[in-house]
Amino acid sequence: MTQAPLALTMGEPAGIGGEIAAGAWRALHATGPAFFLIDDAERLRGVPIRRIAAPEEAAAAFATALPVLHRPLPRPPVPGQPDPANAPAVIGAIEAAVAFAKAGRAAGIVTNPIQKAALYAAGFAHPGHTEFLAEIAGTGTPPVMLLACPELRVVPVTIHEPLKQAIARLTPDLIIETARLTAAGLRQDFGIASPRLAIAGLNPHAGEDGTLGTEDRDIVAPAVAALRAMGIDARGPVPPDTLFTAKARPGYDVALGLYHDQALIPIKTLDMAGGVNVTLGLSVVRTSPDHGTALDIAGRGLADPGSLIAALRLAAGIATHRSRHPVAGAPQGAEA
Ligand SMILES: NC(=O)C1=CN([C@@H]2O[C@H](COP(=O)(O)OP(=O)(O)OC[C@H]3O[C@@H](n4cnc5c(N)ncnc54)[C@H](O)[C@@H]3O)[C@@H](O)[C@H]2O)C=CC1
Ligand SMILES: NCC(=O)COP(=O)(O)O
Repeated sequence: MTQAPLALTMGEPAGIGGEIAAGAWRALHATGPAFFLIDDAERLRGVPIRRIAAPEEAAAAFATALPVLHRPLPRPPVPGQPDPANAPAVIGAIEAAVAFAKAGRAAGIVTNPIQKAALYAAGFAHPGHTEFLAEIAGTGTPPVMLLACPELRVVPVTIHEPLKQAIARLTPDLIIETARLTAAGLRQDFGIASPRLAIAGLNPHAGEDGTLGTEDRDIVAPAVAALRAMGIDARGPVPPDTLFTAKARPGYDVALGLYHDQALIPIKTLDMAGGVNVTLGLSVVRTSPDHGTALDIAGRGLADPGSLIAALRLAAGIATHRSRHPVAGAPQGAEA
């Protein structure tokens, strides 16, 4: 069976989404995976564009032009200057992509970065895609954000929240639930039969036996013990300053950081152009580049499409894996 095309959303129109979509098409048009962009066709430059009326037209067009499902923007975007008037179109593109994936008309969705503050200003009530997608394409479990590059996978246990609040919210149950969902996602989407999880400590030296903070002893260690009792190969709390060294990385399949930056700084430092953000536990396949809207370089031809290309390839790979290894009751990848 041929895989359905991937649906790529416009993201923030004042950011680099249009440029990297064009760059990704240039890199992939001869080899695939095929995708179509949900965006205002009038604003796109630098590559041949083919307006399509339905996802089913994308595959035939893809070799010679970037297929675009036209969604007009209310205001012409100005690079570097997000306009909340365009927010409904940005959100609408995400909703449309999800609808296509749920209907099996797209193999998965790949999201260009959104300018979160611009969407909040227009009334968007979700911290980011991850939480929004959990609402419109969830499976009843909390969403898990996983970032992957060839050398490292990371999961932040708490995602988009102030650091003080994230630490206050840490409990053994939260760590256990995130770790279980991560292990299930690695089995289902990455084909890792017995994932090895390393869970970071919170404090310097993972608390130094409770003398440098008690959370590692009282919250992380009991969570790790419970996970091991469930048969999950988890260890920790691992002192966070050495968890990501070249020597340590081959010892686990995924590292769980307890807050956003603990998990994301290492992967973005290691491989900003090759990192991909994946949401685990949705009813549809979803990936995105690891970076943001890059307003500082938008419209200047400087944006590197590498992470988007990796996101498109990984989404296609996960969709294929899901269709070849269906799990009863679990979300599937779409084939046409
Ligand atoms: N998945 C998503 O929708 C994401 C959205 N964001 C949003 O993006 C906005 C800006 O976030 P920042 O923290 O400034 O991060 P950013 O990733 O947009 O930019 C950080 C730095 O990296 C550079 N950069 C990013 N992507 C690049 C690329 N493809 N090629 C060359 N250089 C690149 C930028 O020019 C900038 O100097 C925020 O509103 C944030 O919430 C951030 C991450 C993911
Ligand atoms: N820092 C990662 C990030 O912001 C990704 O957010 P999301 O929009 O994919 O939820």
